Amino acid sequence: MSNVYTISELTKVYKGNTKKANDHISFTIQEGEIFGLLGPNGAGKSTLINQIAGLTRPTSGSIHLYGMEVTKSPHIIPEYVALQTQQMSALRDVYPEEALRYTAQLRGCSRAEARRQTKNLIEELGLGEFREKLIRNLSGGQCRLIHLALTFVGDRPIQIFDEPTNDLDPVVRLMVWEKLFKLNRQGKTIILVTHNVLEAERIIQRVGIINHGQLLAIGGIGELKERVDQRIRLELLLKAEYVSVPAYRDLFALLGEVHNLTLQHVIILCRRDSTRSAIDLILLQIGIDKLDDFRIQTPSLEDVYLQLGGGGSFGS
Ligand SMILES: Nc1ncnc2c1ncn2[C@@H]1O[C@H](COP(=O)(O)OP(=O)(O)OP(=O)(O)O)[C@@H](O)[C@H]1O
Repeated sequence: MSNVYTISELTKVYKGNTKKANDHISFTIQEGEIFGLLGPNGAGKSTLINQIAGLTRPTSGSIHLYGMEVTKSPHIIPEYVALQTQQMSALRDVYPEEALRYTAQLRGCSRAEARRQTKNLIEELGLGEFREKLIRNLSGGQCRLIHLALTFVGDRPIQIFDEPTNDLDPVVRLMVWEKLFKLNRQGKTIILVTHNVLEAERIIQRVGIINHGQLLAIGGIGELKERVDQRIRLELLLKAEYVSVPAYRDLFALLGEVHNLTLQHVIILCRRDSTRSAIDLILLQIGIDKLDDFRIQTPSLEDVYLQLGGGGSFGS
């Protein structure tokens, strides 16, 4: 796989600030991958993608897009890259259909092609029901969908998304993850920032974890999972009318490291080789009828994020 972006020692200090919003960040983004950037609020994620999309000028360091230095050739970015930002776009006093058509034409589509792509996106994303409203009068979620459509239109090979699923209901979120996955299968390179780690895990292939402006970890999801606590997480929700966690304190302590969340809710970190016997003991001594929920989880991308991203390790 070839690199689309090569980022070297990228540093950003905003005017009037002493703290570095990005601090000597170096990594590459490969052609055709879905790359996720995770990190807590204020970590420097938006700053990073705004720089790679040419909206913010780095203080130092370099960004190469297909081998070209973007600060020296800024015109190459709109040719290859579309960005969905967290901010409202300038296109607020137009109807969604007009915004899509204008954007497609600005990205070089003919009138007919712009109309075709606009029609398809309106159908695919279910935008038809609010096509009669000016963008400024749409709800937060409707606006987010329009901004996503504005990123998709014009078929750029690199598409960057800053929190693509914020403000969206669960059904629409699922549709958006599927759309990003579909775009990737069509060959697009997808770069995204998200706090929705559990959902994003289904599509992200490689991930970078950033905090305090620094890149703390980067790698394939499987690779990073191997670096975190390998214990199995048994999560139990006991039925309040029958039982509570203290009644089983001794049993839980025998099974592994116990984290009481509430009187009804407990998490036990259990060694892999004793998972089977732990499950048997739970079912035998408590019984399935007294459980509202029982989950068995291997390390997830969320664990990776929490343990490698400075969010504090579960059970450490
Ligand atoms: N335009 C700006 N001027 C000055 N400081 C800024 C500006 N934009 C961001 N910052 C600061 O830079 C740091 C990184 O912000 P950034 O928006 O990149 O974080 P983030 O990881 O995207 O956060 P969030 O998840 O909350 O969106 C923060 O301390 C923020 O206050």
